Order: sequence, then structure tokens, then C-alpha cells
Amino acid sequence: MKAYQLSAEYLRNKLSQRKPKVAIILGSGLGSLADAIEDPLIIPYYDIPGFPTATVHGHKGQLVIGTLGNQEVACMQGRFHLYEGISPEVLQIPLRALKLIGCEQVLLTNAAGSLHSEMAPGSLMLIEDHINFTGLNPLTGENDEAIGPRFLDLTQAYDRDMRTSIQRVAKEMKIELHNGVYLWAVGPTFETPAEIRMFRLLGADAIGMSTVPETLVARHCGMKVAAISSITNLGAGMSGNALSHEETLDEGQKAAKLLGDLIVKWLESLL
Ligand SMILES: O=P(O)(O)O[C@H]1O[C@H](CO)[C@@H](O)[C@H]1O
Ligand code: HPA
Repeated sequence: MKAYQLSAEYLRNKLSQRKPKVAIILGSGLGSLADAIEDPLIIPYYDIPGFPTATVHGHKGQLVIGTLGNQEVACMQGRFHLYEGISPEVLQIPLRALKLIGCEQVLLTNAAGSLHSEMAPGSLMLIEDHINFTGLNPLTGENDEAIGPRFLDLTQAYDRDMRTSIQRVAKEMKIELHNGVYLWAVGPTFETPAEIRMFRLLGADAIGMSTVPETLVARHCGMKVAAISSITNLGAGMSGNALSHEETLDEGQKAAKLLGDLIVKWLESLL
């Protein structure tokens, strides 16, 4: 058995009657969103065969399965990043396991830097497309055709219907939701001001060190994907301030309530 199949088997045994259809991944500073999940079944990553452990401060490292916005959800409270030294094969495990236990859609969230001063910290940005600036890809290596194709089309990486419904709900709630392109940089260093200027020229609107590998793995195994960035800072050199993970976490926590409200209403709208 492959590692993700072992993870899925372990999770299936834990689920009993629960049937999560929507997976959610919470980014830096956004972990408190999982506290609103009702009747939670909490499974630490270290208990799940095949799962790595979360090492980044602010990423709790547990799967919370329960009800949110009247939907059964499987929520990853904390994620894995390539810069943690996790191999591409291991990065595939969580999403494939979530698909195997029945999740058809995934909503990814992250903390990100903005490349436009008008999209200030505290803003939310719906990702409409991405730029993979790392030269790395979690699908590198042998391809299992039973999971997905060797050459994956990414014309619609972020699902149009999911984006439309999230935008509609944001509008109803009078939440300003920007649309933009997220650029994946491998990290763990923040960017230089020169890189930020270059990334803006390349067409990026926000920058971070996650999300894209999850999108690639999820799309490859046939899940629908949407993603929202919580803007925690202006890109390096744009404000004169030094960047820090503490700032990411503080600003992420401030935006968590608004993002949480949007996610709950969106889940309710799926009924
Ligand atoms: O993308 P998430 O996991 O939200 O975290 C973001 O915040 C961290 C930097 O402060 C990086 O890991 C970056 O990717
Ligand atoms: N750059 C990269 N990752 C980030 C940033 C940033 O400015 N802010 C939060 N995560």
C-alpha cells in the first residue's frame, strides 16, 4: 500500500459515520477558524500513518473533522511547506488521503504578502491563478495513472464555480474580496525588494511559500480547488518595514474572523 492509502485507511476507521465532502487547509495565523467546527474529531498529524509533522510556528498540526456552516468538513489546522525539508512525494499525502476519504472540494487559505499598496494588510484575495516560481513540482516522479494524468492541464486550476460562489457570498456580506495571481516562492527567506519588483512585473499580485503544491496535488487527483489569501504585509521594500513571521501570525489572526465568517457563509450556501 502507498503511504496516502495507509493515511486514508487510518482516517476511514476513525470517521465512523462522518463523511466530510469539503477539505479546508488553514494557513499561518488562521488556525483559529477550526475552533468553530462543531462536534470535532481531532486527529494529530503524528497519529496519521504517512503524515509528516507540522514544524512551523502557528501551524498546529492536526486534522479537525466535524461540521462547519452545516457541511461536514475535514480541516487541516496547519500545513506542510517544501522549505521544511519535506519531499515532494510526502507533500502529496494529505490531499490524496483527503480525496480518498471522500473530499471532492478543497478550500486553501494562506497568509501572503501583497504586491500592490492598495491591497493593504487585512485584505482578502481570492486566487484566480498562480505562478510557480520555484521550478519544483510535487508531481515530479513516477506518475500513477489511476490517480491522475502525467500531464495535467492547469487552464482552470482554480475552479470557476467555486470562485463565483465565494465572490457572490462575499458581495452579499459586503466583504471586499480582491482577485489576483498568487506567486509561489519556495522560501524560507522572505523576498528581496528587487525580487518583489520583478514579481510585480511578472504579473503576480500576492506572494507566499505554500498553496500551489497543494493545488497541483489536489487538481491531479480530481478535486476542485479554491484558495483565499489573507494579506498580512506589503511585499519586501514596499513599506520600509522589515518582514517577520511574527507579523504574519499577528496580522493573520486579525483577519481570521472575517475570513472565517466568509468561509462559514460560503459553506452554508453549498446546501
Ligand atoms: O502560506 P502559509 O502557510 O499561510 O504561510 C505563510 O507565512 C509564512 C511566512 O511568514 C510562510 O510559510 C508563508 O507561506
Ligand atoms: N512573502 C512570502 N511569504 C509570505 C509573505 C511574504 O511577504 N507574507 C506572508 N507569507
